Amino acid sequence: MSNHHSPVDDHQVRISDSPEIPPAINDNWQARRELADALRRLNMAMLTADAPTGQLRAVAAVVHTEAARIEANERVYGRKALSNLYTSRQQQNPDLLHEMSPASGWSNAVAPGMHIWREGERVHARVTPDWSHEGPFGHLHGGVIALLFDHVLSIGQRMVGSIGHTGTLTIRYHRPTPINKPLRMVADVKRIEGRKKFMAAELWADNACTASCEGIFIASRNALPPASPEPDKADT
Ligand SMILES: CCCCCCCC(=O)SCCNC(=O)CCNC(=O)[C@H](O)C(C)(C)COP(=O)(O)OP(=O)(O)OC[C@H]1O[C@@H](n2cnc3c(N)ncnc32)[C@H](O)[C@@H]1OP(=O)(O)O
Repeated sequence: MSNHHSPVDDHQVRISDSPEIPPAINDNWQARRELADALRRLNMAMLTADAPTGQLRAVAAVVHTEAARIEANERVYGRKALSNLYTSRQQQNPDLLHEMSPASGWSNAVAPGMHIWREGERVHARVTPDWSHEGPFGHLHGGVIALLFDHVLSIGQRMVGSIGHTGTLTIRYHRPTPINKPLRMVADVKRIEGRKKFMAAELWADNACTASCEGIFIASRNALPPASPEPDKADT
């Protein structure tokens, strides 16, 4: 059972220093990314196509059959268990958070496929939400915006130590955020007080800041000490 004093960070989370998504660590994870892309495409097709009922039911049956094929393999639930499995097999661990996160996971079909990287003392992110993330007509759902902020700020904590739990997020929605176009995010650490990191981020579409966020993140009592000079390399 988890307790809230254990770190949320699995110590393998790194912040990329490149605006380009890194290649998958092996062919298996490349195939997972490809399947996630296919699932996103299927979802988009269903949400946007005026498809006949029979066709929808036929595709559902095929998808259930294919899901059962994959389910027949050994099941491993959660990043921690998967990481332990790879370690026990002496296999290389992918960056599981960036592959599996519901906000940014390249191999998670429900994630909008965000990329986060560091430049100096800031983290940047790029994401293109689509019709599956619609809130107000033609615009991004406010809860999805909260998810994106939470994740970018969470990862941004890595610049100054380990990743703590989100304590409080305060979001101001300045104007509707478009979908189906690349959005940019930028985040930084404003200050650290004891176990608390005060973070801030903005969401931009074209030249407009559509939302901004302040977050307070609470490091666990047994967290790594903050302000490691190279936090993304120190734990390897
Ligand atoms: C690997 C990365 C994965 C990505 C993760 C993405 C981020 C997430 O989604 S995390 C999930 C969402 N968040 C949660 O579920 C957190 C649930 N809450 C908790 O577990 C606890 O309340 C927790 C950990 C935040 C704080 O508990 P605890 O460590 O006991 O804090 P506590 O000792 O009471 O307080 C420490 C300090 O933080 C402050 N604080 C506590 N809770 C909060 C809060 N919610 N907001 C702001 N400040 C807070 C206290 O006032 C105190 O400040 P000070 O030192 O100045 O007196």
